[in-house]
Amino acid sequence: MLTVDNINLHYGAAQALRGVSLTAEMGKITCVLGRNGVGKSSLLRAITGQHLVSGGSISFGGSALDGLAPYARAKKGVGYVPQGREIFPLLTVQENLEAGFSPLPRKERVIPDEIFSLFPVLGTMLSRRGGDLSGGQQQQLAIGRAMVMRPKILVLDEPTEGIQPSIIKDIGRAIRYLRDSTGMAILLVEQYLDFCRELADRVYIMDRGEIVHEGLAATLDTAEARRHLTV
Ligand SMILES: Nc1ncnc2c1ncn2[C@@H]1O[C@H](COP(=O)(O)OP(=O)(O)OP(=O)(O)O)[C@@H](O)[C@H]1O
Repeated sequence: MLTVDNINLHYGAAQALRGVSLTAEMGKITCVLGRNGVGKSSLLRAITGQHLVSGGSISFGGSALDGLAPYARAKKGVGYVPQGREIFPLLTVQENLEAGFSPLPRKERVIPDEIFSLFPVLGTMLSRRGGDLSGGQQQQLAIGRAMVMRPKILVLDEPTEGIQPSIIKDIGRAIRYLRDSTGMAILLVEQYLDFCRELADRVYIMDRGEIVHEGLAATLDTAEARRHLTV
């Protein structure tokens, strides 16, 4: 289980997270909903070690992640699909997937076949450059790259952003498959309420750097959620 306990995060004098606490259980999909600028990406940056927190602590599987570099967190099983995908545009699809090898020992450096079962398009485009793929294909590639390291928790930053509905369905199916087949924890941040409600087991809502609601997705008050999602 991932446990985020009362974290604060600052950019200079500006505070982006205020006493944020949440948990993401193994074998469950946890979704953090919130509109632009409320701190969702900052939360994921804190978890993955891209930005250090200024208070509180984060642990995964009972071991503290505090102070560890992103690379060390990846080695502990934290896989990250960043906002905007961050595909290497000049590397091929194959090379982008192989970029996920870095936290793995040499003998485990193989691309799992299930990536191509989940996202067949990647198998047909292995020698194409990442930058030539559509936004949806790049999102699938970014998820595939994170899967290569066989994470124990997958952290996704707005996986539906700018993506057409048919690919959003594929991505939802893939996330559900990963939860059910591997028992990994999945934490995603989103603005897309319906996607989150259909997919998630547990939902948190963030507003202005704070968690303002938490509960089961099945009992989410959609009117209340929408109120926090509209400006
Ligand atoms: N590198 C940075 N330097 C200064 N302020 C930042 C930086 N990154 C984010 N912020 C500010 O921190 C706050 C939270 O931003 P964050 O990106 O975490 O929000 P978000 O909910 O992920 O929004 P979005 O959906 O637009 O990415 C915002 O006010 C933002 O302007």
